[in-house]
Amino acid sequence: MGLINSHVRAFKENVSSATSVSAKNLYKVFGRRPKEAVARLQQGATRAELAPHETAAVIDASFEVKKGEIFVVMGLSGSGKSTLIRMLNGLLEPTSGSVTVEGKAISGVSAGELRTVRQKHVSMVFQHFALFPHRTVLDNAAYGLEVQGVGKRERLERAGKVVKIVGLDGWQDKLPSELSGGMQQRVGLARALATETDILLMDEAFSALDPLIRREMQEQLLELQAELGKTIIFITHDLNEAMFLGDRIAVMRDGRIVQIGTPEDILTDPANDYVAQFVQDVDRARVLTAASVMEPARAVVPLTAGPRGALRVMRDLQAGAAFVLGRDRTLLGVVRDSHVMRQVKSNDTDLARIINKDHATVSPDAALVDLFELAVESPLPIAVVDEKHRLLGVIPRVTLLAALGNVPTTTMPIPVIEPVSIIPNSELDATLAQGADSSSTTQDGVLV
Ligand SMILES: Nc1ncnc2c1ncn2[C@@H]1O[C@H](COP(=O)(O)OP(=O)(O)OP(=O)(O)O)[C@@H](O)[C@H]1O
Repeated sequence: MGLINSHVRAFKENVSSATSVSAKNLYKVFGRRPKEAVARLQQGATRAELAPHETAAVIDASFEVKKGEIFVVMGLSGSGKSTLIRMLNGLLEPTSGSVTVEGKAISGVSAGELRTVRQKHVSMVFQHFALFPHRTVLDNAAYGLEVQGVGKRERLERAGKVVKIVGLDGWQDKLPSELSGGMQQRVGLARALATETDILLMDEAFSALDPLIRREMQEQLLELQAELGKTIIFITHDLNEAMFLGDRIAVMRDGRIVQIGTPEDILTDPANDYVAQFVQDVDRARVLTAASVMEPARAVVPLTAGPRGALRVMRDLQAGAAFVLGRDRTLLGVVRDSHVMRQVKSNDTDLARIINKDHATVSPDAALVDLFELAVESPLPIAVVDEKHRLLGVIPRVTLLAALGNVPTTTMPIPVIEPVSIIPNSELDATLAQGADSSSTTQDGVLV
């Protein structure tokens, strides 16, 4: 069985250290006296204390989004997500605080300057698209360019390209009414992509789609992102969606950002009870990776230890099998106790002859959801290997199950490697005692 590649986090290499969007101490208060309300909030007033005259939609939000990052803003309805995103593209002026986009301040600037920043850098994708019913897919996709004043020929050419990118090749001349909901959403995405801005703001963009189409769109967005390297700020109230898409997630509650972290941070180390409650029902299997749950491999023998060395390790660990490593910890495969026993008895010293090379291996990035089948099929823990096939760790079945419950695996005793040896100790001892002067019984590198 080969390496399982998880596409999910493959795009991470795209994230650069340069900042694309930055928000500093952002406040947005609706109501009679917004500035005074901000001063009160700064002195510790809560959102509830300002009601009913003022609504503090966003309170003291600060963060930086890196170029090429997918930054998800997640929270329940009314937590302030839409207000926040609207301040990021200048649709709403902050009551206090500042926003910069690609290094340019967008608060307190003229309408003209703001329009330029928006046209050059930021596109929005909404939940419901205002697609023009009497225009074709191609014309709808070209609309953003039309607004920018791009000539007809160029805009149709650029729109044609993105229509293909979003998977609507062959549908250019159809009307929106001839398209399914998912396809209409793709037209909206094409419209945003056609403008070739670096930043996409997506507000509940997939929330109206049915679950299967929604997942398809999420996957496509990741692929697009990997290909085009856009910076994406994605709003959702769905934690699974946030976890699937986000490089980092900002969790909002009652106008405040209560935690910013990677999906794994949020899942394994929620900042408070609110976040913990949110993550309780998340599909952990899609978020956690092999690297985050693997354990040190115990039943490990270097090839040079030979059959006797292997048998010794298996006896000491009561293991029915062991991983065999070549130079630089390269995983060569697995040996079973009965085969090793036979070799020792027949004085065959070449362990390589009985190595089974078909053992399941995965990359450290593999999502746990991809490991179930392997875990069921494999009698041994799954081996986690790097790109040079070096053994990094193992995932026993119990660990996999524990990781999916809320059980901290680290406080559990390390499970005995499976399968447990069924050869009686006395027989192992007797076999090892025969010709015990053999030099191949080294235990170097046996335990890691
Ligand atoms: N123009 C406005 N005038 C007054 N109050 C507003 C305005 N816009 C938003 N609010 C209030 O600000 C708070 C945050 O709203 P916002 O729409 O940003 O939340 P949200 O997290 O995006 O919720 P949803 O997912 O329901 O859109 C809510 O209490 C909302 O009623």
